[in-house]
Amino acid sequence: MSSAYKRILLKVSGEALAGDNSFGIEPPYLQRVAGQIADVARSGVQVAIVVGGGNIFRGMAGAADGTDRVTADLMGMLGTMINALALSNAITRQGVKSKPFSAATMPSVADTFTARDAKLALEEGFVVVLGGGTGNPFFTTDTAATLRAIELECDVVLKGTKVDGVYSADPMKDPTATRYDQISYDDVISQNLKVMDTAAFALARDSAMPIIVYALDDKAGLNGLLEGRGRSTWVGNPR
Ligand SMILES: Nc1ncnc2c1ncn2[C@@H]1O[C@H](COP(=O)(O)OP(=O)(O)OP(=O)(O)O)[C@@H](O)[C@H]1O
Ligand SMILES: O=c1ccn([C@@H]2O[C@H](COP(=O)(O)O)[C@@H](O)[C@H]2O)c(=O)[nH]1
Repeated sequence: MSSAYKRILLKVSGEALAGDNSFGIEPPYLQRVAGQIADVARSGVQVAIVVGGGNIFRGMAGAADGTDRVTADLMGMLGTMINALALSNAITRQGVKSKPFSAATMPSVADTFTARDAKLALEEGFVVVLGGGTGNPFFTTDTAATLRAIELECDVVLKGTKVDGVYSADPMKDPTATRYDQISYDDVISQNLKVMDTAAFALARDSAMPIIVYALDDKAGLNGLLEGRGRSTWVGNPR
């Protein structure tokens, strides 16, 4: 396999890890995702991963039920840490070295994230799995993915999710929505297209970090996507 990318940041949707369920982790689905990541790592691409937490807890939902928002977001970030441990372990079971990092300090669970340590691990051939989002409430793991991609000097953010790209409206709600092959940061922000939050797109725009949105269950797999196959939307500066 030949990839145009040396180092990628993959955002793995927490919600997608639940497979056909609405909560938790579906083991066969976790293994499938881990297998695709291991294949890419074996081909020599350095892989950093940020995991979401929608399969466990979203702060907004907790706050709506009366929990204060900061506490609810801490609960959400802990949920992403559970996913990070599960995914890192699943990658290791595929025979590829993987190391989890946490944005919050929890020394008996994982090393605390620093860009320096994560970069060293990438250069040593580890797939690094970054849990805990940005470590701050009121943010999302999409923003964390963009931030970490910039910090780690990745070539691209790949947002692996349940839908196969950016649409004119939420395709889960509007069957007439149409998919873009590519779209600029300015258009995705001004049209308020919610596949990622505005903060994530704005941060990506400021550092000209390209984002590719694709479905984690695309038949082409992650390798295929990096080779230009599969369905996706490219978000970036006009090219
Ligand atoms: N214009 C749009 N184009 C594509 N998807 C959209 C759009 N607007 C909203 N969405 C929704 O955004 C979802 C992806 O973002 P979301 O943050 O909900 O999930 P995720 O990042 O995959 O999961 P998690 O937060 O658990 O990591 C899609 O499943 C889709 O339903
Ligand atoms: O930087 C961050 C990242 C996440 N959170 C909280 O975690 C949940 C789950 O993350 P998703 O991006 O929705 O998958 C999120 O709803 C927040 O509550 C956070 O506070 N800060």
